[in-house]
Amino acid sequence: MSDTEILAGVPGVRHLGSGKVRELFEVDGNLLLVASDRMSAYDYVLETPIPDKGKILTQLSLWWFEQLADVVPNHLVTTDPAMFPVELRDHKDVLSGRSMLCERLSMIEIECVARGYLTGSGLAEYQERGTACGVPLPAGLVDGSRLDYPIFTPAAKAAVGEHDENIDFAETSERVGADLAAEIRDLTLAIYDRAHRIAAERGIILADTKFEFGRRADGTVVLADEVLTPDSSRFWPADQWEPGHAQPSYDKQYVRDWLTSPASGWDRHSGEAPPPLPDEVIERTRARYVEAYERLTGEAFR
Ligand SMILES: CCOC(=O)Cn1cc(-c2ncnc(N)c2C#N)cn1
Repeated sequence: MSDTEILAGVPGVRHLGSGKVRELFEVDGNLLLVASDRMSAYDYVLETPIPDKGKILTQLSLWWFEQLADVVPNHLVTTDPAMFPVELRDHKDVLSGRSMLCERLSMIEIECVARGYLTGSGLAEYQERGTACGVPLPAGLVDGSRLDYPIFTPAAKAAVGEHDENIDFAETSERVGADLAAEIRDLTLAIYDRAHRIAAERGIILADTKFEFGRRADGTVVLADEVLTPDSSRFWPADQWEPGHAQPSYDKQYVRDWLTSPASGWDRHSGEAPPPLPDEVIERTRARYVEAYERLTGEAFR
């Protein structure tokens, strides 16, 4: 029986949805965000879980919420299962460390992306038009170039499994109103600035990251979702940063390298799902998640 089925069977718990790697439940008017051990690569959810990934990324989000508490309020209510409704406390194996009980917000349907470096979809638009989400950029930039200043590159949320659609600030204002668009832009850049500095002090480049915000009934804009994890962000080892080619991903590189090597027997352009990962790749990938957590937080993962 899957975690989702276990939890969905608990009285008072309603399964609201599944993301690529997370599950969302309603519990007594709050939200329960459960991070699975699933990993995605090349737009596929891999069939092989990475042990503890959900717990590591949830604990990392919690640490970032603390680092950012003076910059923006967040949606966290608690992670202590003893504070969860009594029916959930027996599912510690499911919940322990990988779940957050959160305020239920009115979500702002914009993926708020901050980029301090040019890569991914930002690079693709730049190579075509010299802009990123309509923001003009200097000539001569390459994959991995650091931008003169971080930029806000919003996207319209896509259905699960689809790519988000990059939109410009004018479109964002059309969708959510000019004042709110300015507020989420400013918050996104302020959070990125703080997080980039904290990560850089620890030898890690935060190249870009995606935030989601929601609003309370009183209109307060609140940081939601998971934050500043390897699933929502690009983290690069600073000592390997070399503009001009794709940078090594802190967490996914072993998986990508194996999947694109002859050893996997897989063709990423075949339309077929990737094969199961070998134990060594699983273990090394878990170790990278643990290393990212320990380098950023300075705390041992337990
Ligand atoms: C199934 C996985 O999908 C998501 O986690 C994205 N998502 C988040 C919400 C949300 N809705 C109200 N309040 C919140 N605090 C949140 C949060 N976080 C909805 N979808």
